[in-house]
Amino acid sequence: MRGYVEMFRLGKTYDTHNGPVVIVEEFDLNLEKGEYVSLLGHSGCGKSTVLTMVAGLNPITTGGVVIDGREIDGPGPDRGVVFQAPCLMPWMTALENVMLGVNQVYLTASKRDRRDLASYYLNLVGLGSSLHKRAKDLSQGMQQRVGIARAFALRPKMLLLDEPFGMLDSLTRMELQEILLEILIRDKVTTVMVTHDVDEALFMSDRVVMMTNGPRAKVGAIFSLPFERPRVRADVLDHPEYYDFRGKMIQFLEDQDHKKLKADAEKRAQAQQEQLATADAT
Ligand SMILES: Nc1ncnc2c1ncn2[C@@H]1O[C@H](COP(=O)(O)OP(=O)(O)OP(=O)(O)O)[C@@H](O)[C@H]1O
Repeated sequence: MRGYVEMFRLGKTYDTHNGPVVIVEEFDLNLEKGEYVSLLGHSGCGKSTVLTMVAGLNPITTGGVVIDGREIDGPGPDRGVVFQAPCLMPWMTALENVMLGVNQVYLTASKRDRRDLASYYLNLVGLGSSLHKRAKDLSQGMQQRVGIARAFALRPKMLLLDEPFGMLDSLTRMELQEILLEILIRDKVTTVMVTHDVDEALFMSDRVVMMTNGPRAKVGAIFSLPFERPRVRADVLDHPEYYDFRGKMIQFLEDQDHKKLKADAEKRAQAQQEQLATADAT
């Protein structure tokens, strides 16, 4: 199957003090245009590694990523990235922070049009009355709103989210999840989100991709969710299959835990045997 976004045999090897370590291997995933896919897996399995490779911020070791028919070879304005903390210029206003990216991408647009575009997305994320506040004077939730507006204002084909709501209180998190979904659906942006939160993945996604534990992490299971769009939180939670999917995802994570414990115990036993054999030989 080919998709709007194709990740084919994607792999990443990091050089470490103990030699090269294969973190992600043969990671295959295709997304349709406008689809929202979450990556879920244990801490350290390689979710951010996959996301940053697709963003072009992390060199790909094997395989590749094709977006709308073009293989990527670095970062580009076709992909907006939102991390857990938005990294704003603290002395600049919300508007100036969004304008930074807009000015670089819309070189031929008039200053007024660029300003209108930045203001438009800041309004959508609820910052219409804080355009001229300095980033350092904004709350964490407001800063994250600026980060989201900054990504959308570049009108990307694809949005890459790395635990975008991880540092927010639960009320702000729910509000921003809903705002984000509204803009995404309207702009038909294809999205990959890394999260640790099963309920967040269930509420936001069309499909949830479960990653196996690393090293050599890959796609372990894919759940296609039946919840309608636009999403209404209460309806999603009331859906007869909600807890069934939730249970399957948690079961997958627990199975990965057990496999890891077993593999760790086998490694320890092997190391002990090797030590004994060395002791016997001397
Ligand atoms: N630059 C690097 N050099 C060496 N090892 C790295 C590097 N970046 C990440 N790693 C290792 O790769 C593995 C995967 O890291 P990654 O951040 O992709 O995992 P993750 O699933 O996103 O984790 P978390 O859920 O905790 O954010 C980890 O063991 C990490 O220590």
